[in-house]
Amino acid sequence: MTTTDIIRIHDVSKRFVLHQDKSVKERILNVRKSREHRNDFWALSNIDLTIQAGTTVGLVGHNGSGKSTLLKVIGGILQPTTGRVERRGRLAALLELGAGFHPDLTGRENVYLNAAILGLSREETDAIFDDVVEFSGIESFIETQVKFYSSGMYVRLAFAVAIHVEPDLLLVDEVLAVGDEPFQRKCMDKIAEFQSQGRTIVLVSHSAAQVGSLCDRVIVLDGGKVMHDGDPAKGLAILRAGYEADRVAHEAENKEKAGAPAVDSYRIASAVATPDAGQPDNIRVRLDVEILQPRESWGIGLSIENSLGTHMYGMTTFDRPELVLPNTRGLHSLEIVLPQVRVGAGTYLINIGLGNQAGQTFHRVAGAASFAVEENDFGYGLIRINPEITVTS
Ligand SMILES: Nc1ncnc2c1ncn2[C@@H]1O[C@H](COP(=O)(O)OP(=O)(O)OP(=O)(O)O)[C@@H](O)[C@H]1O
Repeated sequence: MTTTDIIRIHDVSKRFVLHQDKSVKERILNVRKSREHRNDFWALSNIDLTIQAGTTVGLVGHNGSGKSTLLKVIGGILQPTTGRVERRGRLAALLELGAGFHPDLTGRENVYLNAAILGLSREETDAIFDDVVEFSGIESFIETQVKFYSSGMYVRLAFAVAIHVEPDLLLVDEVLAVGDEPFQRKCMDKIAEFQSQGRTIVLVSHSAAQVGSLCDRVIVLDGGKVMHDGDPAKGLAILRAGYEADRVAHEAENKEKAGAPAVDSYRIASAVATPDAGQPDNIRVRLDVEILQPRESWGIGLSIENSLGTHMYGMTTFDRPELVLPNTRGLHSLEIVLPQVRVGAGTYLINIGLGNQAGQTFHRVAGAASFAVEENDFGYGLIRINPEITVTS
């Protein structure tokens, strides 16, 4: 391990043994053969990773891809079946809700217990106690047994402890999604402060926006294997493509089950987005829609997202009741001009869907078109602003 590495994962695999439910008779008959009724399941396969100190790494992937298992293996809560993990520095982990809290102890007692587990002396805990309680915002419940806490209260207290013990490495598993919005914001500010202090964070999150804004490295897991490791925008794009493929497969399966005709009634034949030559802030989306089987009514939905998956804008033609769309068999061309799209430099994807007002989708193409904004006017960020600065006195 070099001095800048804080975690090294060497060829780690994790197997879970799934015991199938057996009847009493089966159990008696198979008492000696019980191993035959096991189903081995590899939640992680041959993972090799090195994480440098000072980085924020996002673990993403579909449900069951192994994110939480990997985080627990990193935290030493689970032992790998094969391979090994090296780790240094003080670790604080926010894993399952309430993990590390003793239900019969009060909030105060749990703060002391947790801090002790994380290596703090009683005096050191005395010194941070008031700040922990203040950050958690649950002063009035601090003498209450935590078994009476709501999930939000658990998270507040656990996060408050984790960040006040000054860990070198913070592991966070989705728990931040539990708190209310002001608390989440407070946590995000604290995470940003951690980053600026050069601490290391590994987080599991289903929020592309959160991962996109926090992480400088994204690891995509699929079936317990690393599918992508590196650039966050690329990682999130791979993840999105996977979700889209799943959605399409699921939709096809549902249609088959419902006995729907194989042919879609409305289809996006092509879509192109181009900035206007003289007015590059105006994005012109040209759309060809093929109507195979006219239905009562139909509409177009359009959304814009940035390369990190942040939803920037969305609309549907149903909000323009005066608009009359063609509804005869054949190919129809439409143009949607999006004026004054003053977004920051980057590449943007346009998702287009066709459907009816009841929410039924006929055809949807994620990333049907894209456009790029080369440069910011002045400053940086998600939107483009050219400020006027004057000295007034
Ligand atoms: N203790 C366990 N015993 C048996 N199987 C387990 C255990 N823990 C996890 N698994 C299985 O391992 C796989 C990976 O689980 P894990 O919780 O790591 O996935 P995840 O990517 O975090 O999923 P999610 O997004 O749903 O939280 C899943 O199929 C899960 O059912």
